[in-house]
Amino acid sequence: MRSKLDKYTLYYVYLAIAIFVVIYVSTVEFYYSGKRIIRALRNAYLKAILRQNMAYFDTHSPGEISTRIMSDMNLVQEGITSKASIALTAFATFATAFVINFIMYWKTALVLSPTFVAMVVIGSFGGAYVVKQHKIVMAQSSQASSLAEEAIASMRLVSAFGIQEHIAGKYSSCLTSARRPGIRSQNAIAGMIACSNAVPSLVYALTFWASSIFFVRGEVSVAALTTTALVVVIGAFVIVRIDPAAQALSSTVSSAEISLEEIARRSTQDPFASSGDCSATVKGDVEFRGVSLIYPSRDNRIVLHKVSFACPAMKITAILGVSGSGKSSIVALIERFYESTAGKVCLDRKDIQSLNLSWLRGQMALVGQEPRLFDATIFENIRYGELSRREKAIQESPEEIRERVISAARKANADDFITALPEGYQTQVGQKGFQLAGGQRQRISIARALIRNLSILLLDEAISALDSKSEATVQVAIEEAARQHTTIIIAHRLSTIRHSDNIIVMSEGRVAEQGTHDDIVARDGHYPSLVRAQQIYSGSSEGKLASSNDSHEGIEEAEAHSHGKDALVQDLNEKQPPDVSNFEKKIESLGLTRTLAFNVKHNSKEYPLLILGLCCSIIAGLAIPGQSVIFAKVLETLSLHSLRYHQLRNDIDLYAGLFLMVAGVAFLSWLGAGVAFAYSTEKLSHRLRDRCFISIMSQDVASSLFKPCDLTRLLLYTLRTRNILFCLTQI
Ligand SMILES: Nc1ncnc2c1ncn2[C@@H]1O[C@H](COP(=O)(O)OP(=O)(O)OP(=O)(O)O)[C@@H](O)[C@H]1O
Repeated sequence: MRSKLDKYTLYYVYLAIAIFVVIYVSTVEFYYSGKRIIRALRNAYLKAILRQNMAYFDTHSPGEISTRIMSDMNLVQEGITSKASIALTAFATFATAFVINFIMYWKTALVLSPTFVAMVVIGSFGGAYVVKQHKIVMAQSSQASSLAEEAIASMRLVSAFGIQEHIAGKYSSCLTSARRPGIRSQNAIAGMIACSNAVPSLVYALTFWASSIFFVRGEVSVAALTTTALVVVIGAFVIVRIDPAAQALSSTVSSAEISLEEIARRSTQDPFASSGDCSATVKGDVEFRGVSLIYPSRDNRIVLHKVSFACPAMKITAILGVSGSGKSSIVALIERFYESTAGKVCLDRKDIQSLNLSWLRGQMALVGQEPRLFDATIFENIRYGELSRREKAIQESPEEIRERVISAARKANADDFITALPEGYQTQVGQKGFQLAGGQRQRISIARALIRNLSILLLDEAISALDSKSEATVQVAIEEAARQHTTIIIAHRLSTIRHSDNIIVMSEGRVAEQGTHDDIVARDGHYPSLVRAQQIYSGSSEGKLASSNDSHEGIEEAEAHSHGKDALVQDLNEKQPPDVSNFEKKIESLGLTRTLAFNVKHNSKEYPLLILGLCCSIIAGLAIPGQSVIFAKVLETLSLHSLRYHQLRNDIDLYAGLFLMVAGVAFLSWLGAGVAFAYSTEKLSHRLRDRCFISIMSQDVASSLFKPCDLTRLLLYTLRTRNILFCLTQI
């Protein structure tokens, strides 16, 4: 007996080693493959998004794209790293249990089969329900996150309009809509956990009751009987894990499918495509030949009607017209952001459709209506203008690069204000450049355009935010640049327009007039009325500048305004931004006890529920040792002599009844703990996110020095409280 026991003990050791090795290998493999696949998927997805045409971005919000990159890809990663291995392991366990059960004794296996069926049904329906509710929670939460992200990114606007309360209310109502399905899914999970914890006792009751009958008849041994009981318990237990894992895997597949569809989506304007002509040296003649445009996102409206005009090379062409007349649409067509629905846009008499897109865009620089800067230094922002072409081609010394950046800044009249900043060209401009004044942002974006070795300069109301003095200087820079480039400028200011060689007046998507300033003034059409409106709109300083350039009154007024802005920026720069990293450290260093105390404090309204949950947890914990005691008693009874089989049957019936009772208690206590904790967890999570958001909304404007992503991360921190309480349930 000793030697046999030794042998089997050794088998256990071998088994333990084998289990350790295979689980280690499978976890590591799945983990690394998951990470690698997700990295590749994220890269491919971002690249696919970057190659889409503008029409795509008209119908897909940035929030949607970032949610896909973050949440959906996380789901895919989780599916690959953990759910796939869980589902496979659980399926293998279940199949083995089923086979062993039939090998041991088929009659007992048949009696126990309904347990498997019941668990499969509970697992599949419960799992499907959980996934369904979870999807609703995800949709509502991502709506709340987009709202939070948008509000935090536009803190100045929110503060200026005083709509913090309104936004906080909207955020809270999104969270409330997410709470109900959240509680429903947690309750369903609690039900499934309760079932899986009641199953072992139920199976023991059924196995021992049925097997004792076959045992008394001498059809089955004690060993086969206990093996069957243990195997069925293990098999029934894992079924509950297969279904949620399989459901998660199917969500993984569907998330991956959506991402793969986007990756496979071919763009008509793919900047990464190598097709198209790109050999020509560019002179810079731009011509519109009967061009019409309908935006894909609003296909019931013709924005441009058979527009024809020419912008001669090395000359300044000004486009003007009332708002909505189609000026920016013309620029969008030259950049090939959209495709014309009829007619041709030509560069040096070649249809731009036949040219390589990235090369074509490389010939131009665009300064848009809203000067957008990247969250980097001024130096890096100006350098972005030439990165697409130079980085690949030429290796230059830092001094050469620096000289070019400074020269571009000088051309855009930006060098003076940059060097006056404490950190000069190394000044961080903040999110979207908000740490600079509007005019300063515009000058930097002009410098970013001028640093390019370009043929066509597109200015879409690019100098509208400049004060009169800066505008006059930038105007000189543009005129100089125009000698080397074709310049197309959309402007409202007369002072900008009157220096142009060619003027195109747009009206309701059509070219109303074109010619030089003097030509079209003489025609007495749209232009003079626009000029008059312009003079009224611009006020005295602009009018004076237009008629006599040496008036200083308006310039001084504008300068004072500009200095005021600069002083504010200086002020903001001097204020040390709140140290987010410290704040994060503070959160991290709260420690388990203080975090728990914090959670308990914020959960005070749910004390009765929490106490109920705790009591249920303790009772649930007692069930397992109770089960073991009865199990030992059963084994003792099974060793009774054949003469006392009558007593054996009676005792086994009693123990089967006790097992049934334990199953009932386990089910109720696990359910009670799960539901109580689910409810209070959701409440706590909602309350914390709400409070965190309100406190962010009530910060002063200087808080916008926090990066929005840091603030949204703070909101995510509050989500972790959910996990803490979930862990509590497990403890
Ligand atoms: N991406 C778009 N999708 C759908 N319609 C658009 C889009 N962009 C512009 N439009 C519409 O096209 C028309 C012309 O717009 P566009 O921006 O070219 O006018 P604009 O003359 O430049 O105006 P503003 O001077 O105010 O900038 C407008 O009616 C506008 O609503």
